[in-house]
This record gives sequence, C-alpha cells and structure tokens, in this order.
Amino acid sequence: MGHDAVALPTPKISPSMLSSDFANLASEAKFMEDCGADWLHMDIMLFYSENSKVKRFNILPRESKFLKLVRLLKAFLDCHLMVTNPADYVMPFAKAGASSFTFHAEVTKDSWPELIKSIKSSGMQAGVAIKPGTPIEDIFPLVEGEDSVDMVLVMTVEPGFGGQSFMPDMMPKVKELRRRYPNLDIQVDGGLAPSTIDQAAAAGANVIVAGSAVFGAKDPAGVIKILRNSIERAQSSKIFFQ
Ligand SMILES: O=C(CO)[C@@H](O)[C@H](O)COP(=O)(O)O
Repeated sequence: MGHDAVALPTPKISPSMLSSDFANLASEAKFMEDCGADWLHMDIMLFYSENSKVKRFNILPRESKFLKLVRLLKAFLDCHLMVTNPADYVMPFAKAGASSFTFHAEVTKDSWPELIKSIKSSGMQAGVAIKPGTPIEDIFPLVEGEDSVDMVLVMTVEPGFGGQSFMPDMMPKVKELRRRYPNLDIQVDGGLAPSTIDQAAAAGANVIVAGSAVFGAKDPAGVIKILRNSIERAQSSKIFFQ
C-alpha cells in the first residue's frame, strides 16, 4: 500500500495526571476534559526493577478508588504501569475502570503473549513502553504477533518524574515505528511541550503525554490545541514518511 492511502491514527492528547493536584484529582480530570484532552495519562510507579531509578509510586491498585473517581467522568484512562509484575495489576486496574494498560518491555519478556491476552480479555487496550535505553527491535514481535499491542509508548525521558527535558534522540525510534506500522498508536511521554512537539509530530507520534507543559500553563486549553495542531499538520503532510 502506498503512503497516500494510509489511514493514520487520530491525534490524542493525554495530560499526565502526575502533574495534577492529587487532592483534587476528579476536578483536575474534569478540567482537562473541558480543556480538550482526549485521554488522561495515569502513571503507576512501583519497584520497577532492583536497580531502577524509579523509587516513587503514585497510584497503587489498592487506591483504585482514584481510578473509580476519575472514571465517573467517563474519561479514557491511559494507564502506564512502571512495575515489575504487571500481570498482578491487570485485574485490579480493569475492575477500577482503566481503559488501557501499558506495561514495560524491559521487565516481562517471558510472559508477553499471556500478559497481552489477559489485558485485552479484561476489556482494556494493551500498550508496551520502552525506556530510552531499550532498542525498538525488542518490541517488534509485540506489534506483529498474534496477540499484539494497540500502542507503543516511546519514553522521551527516563521514567521517574515530571518536568524533565525531552530527549530528541528518541525520535529515530518513533520514525522507524511509524514507517513500519502506519496505523499504530505511537505515544511519546516526557518533556512534551509547545517547544518540542514539532519534533515528535514530525517523527510520527500521535499520542502525546504532557504533564508540566499542560498543568503549569496559564492556558492549558491553548497548549492542548498547539499540541494537537502540530500532529495534524505533520499528518497532513505525512512528513514522517519522507
Ligand atoms: O511518566 C512520566 C515520568 O516518568 C511522565 O508521564 C511525566 O509525568 C511527564 O511529565 P512532563 O515531562 O510532561 O512534565
């Protein structure tokens, strides 16, 4: 199929709730919806690996009332699980109302097909995330396999916390993924802002996670619009296929 006939996945802006006021999560979520957010990005960080820099945690399954609360808003809850044992979280997150469940490629190689199957059969979309040091070749089998993921998340910072600088050297990964998988949802997360979005859009990303740039803005709706417009512009020129 030529690239002219390709139906590209829709742009989705997913504000990272990590930058929100947790004491007012429901109203923060509603505000983001009113500002034009498509999804809400929820980070769950827990003992990612023995040597991991991720020592924080934010939303634990036992606190899934957070998710239930936000679910009342009918938002698409885009859940990014930086945990060593994602399989243990599938049911709690499905029950709590998560819409998608993204696990890390670095931790679960042996159990990938089972994990994807259980995520999907519990009614959630499945995603796989890669840290900056992980080559994309590692996840090709997950996109091409029988039980394939719906989304790939290319981390553009080391996972851990909001407000870090965008890593432009991750863009070749995004471009290669877009070239290979024109219909795939490709998410980028970390340092996305009006000043960096054009690089991500030009590489072919269509799902944009942004925390500090949105929550810290005077005009969050305006920032969401800038992010979306950049993706739409890149998609209409299909610049990432050049
Ligand atoms: O997962 C993470 C960090 O580990 C992100 O979702 C951050 O929350 C993004 O924050 P900004 O870089 O956009 O401030």
